Amino acid sequence: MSRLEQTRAALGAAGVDALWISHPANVRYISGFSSGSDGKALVTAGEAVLYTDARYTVQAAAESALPQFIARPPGTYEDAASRVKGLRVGFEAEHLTVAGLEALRRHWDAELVPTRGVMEGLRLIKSAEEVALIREAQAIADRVFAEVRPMIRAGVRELDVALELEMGLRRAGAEVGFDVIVAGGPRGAMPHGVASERVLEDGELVTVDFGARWRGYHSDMTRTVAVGTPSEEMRRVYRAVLEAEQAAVAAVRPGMKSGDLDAVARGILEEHGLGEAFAHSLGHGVGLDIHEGPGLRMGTDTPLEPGMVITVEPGAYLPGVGGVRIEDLVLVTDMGYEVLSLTPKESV
Ligand SMILES: CSCC[C@H](N)C(=O)N1CCC[C@H]1C(=O)O
Repeated sequence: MSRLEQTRAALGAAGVDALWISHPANVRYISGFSSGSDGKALVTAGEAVLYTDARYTVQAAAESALPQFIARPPGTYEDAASRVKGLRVGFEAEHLTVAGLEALRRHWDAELVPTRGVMEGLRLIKSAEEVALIREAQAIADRVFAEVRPMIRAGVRELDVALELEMGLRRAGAEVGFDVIVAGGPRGAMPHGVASERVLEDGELVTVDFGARWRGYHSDMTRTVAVGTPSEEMRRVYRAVLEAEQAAVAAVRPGMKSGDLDAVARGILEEHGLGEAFAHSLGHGVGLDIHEGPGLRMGTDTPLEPGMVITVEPGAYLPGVGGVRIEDLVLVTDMGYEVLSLTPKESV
């Protein structure tokens, strides 16, 4: 089934006749238009249209699989009004702004129905083409990390490490997938410790978490590396996180509940007295968004399925002391899993 056919089937399941798509990744998914943040899409039983403005006339014509209507609001809403008259139209409750909803209400003679996760549900399982793009994004990130690894040493600012990673990604033709995390010493206790002006010191662990975006698709990987010889306490934490990460990766298989995978890593960290220090969920899906389904959280029962691309990223964060996170990007396969992130994990 094409993406459009799948979307129409999902509309039926969501109890709506049409869907107004406003989340940029969803607009891109259904249309192929790469400036999804300046576009919207409407899917009804008989029509599907990409709405964007005249800055994108040429680009949209080149990229979009859907016919385009070029206008700015209110022209956009006025055109769509004729297509949705009298219909039950779903909107993306998690993405449409209040102002956006008010505009739809003003312009449309239609029943507006909040929906959640309609397009995201379709995006959970990646096609072979999507997997190839994610694989390439990760291969770029692996190459760039290998180039930059030698400069992660005492006396270098976190920001300069991040800058080198960013330049490496850009040179390779990729985009920077998200703000690069480089968190050394006590800053390692911040799971989202984006690179700062702090200078790395001897005896520290440094958490580096970054990703490429390649033709819209993300990679995501974390390595924690040592600068000199860290304390025995932090080396113990590193080994515990590595054990948890490797066990969770080895447990990936289709049919496993996402919450049970989280439990594998969490159980090991608890045995090491680090349960409280593991302050977030085990991982998430990766694709057109850096964070997408399935969420690998305690208590979630979404079964893993072949074609899902997930992160496995346990961490332990000790305020005032430091932190460790180790993350791989993993494809769920028919037989189990394939690790897409090939950067070696160092012994500490
Ligand atoms: C802002 S993107 C962060 C990417 C990172 N790999 C990541 O997903 N996480 C780091 C801490 C936990 C996890 C998260 O849930 O944000």
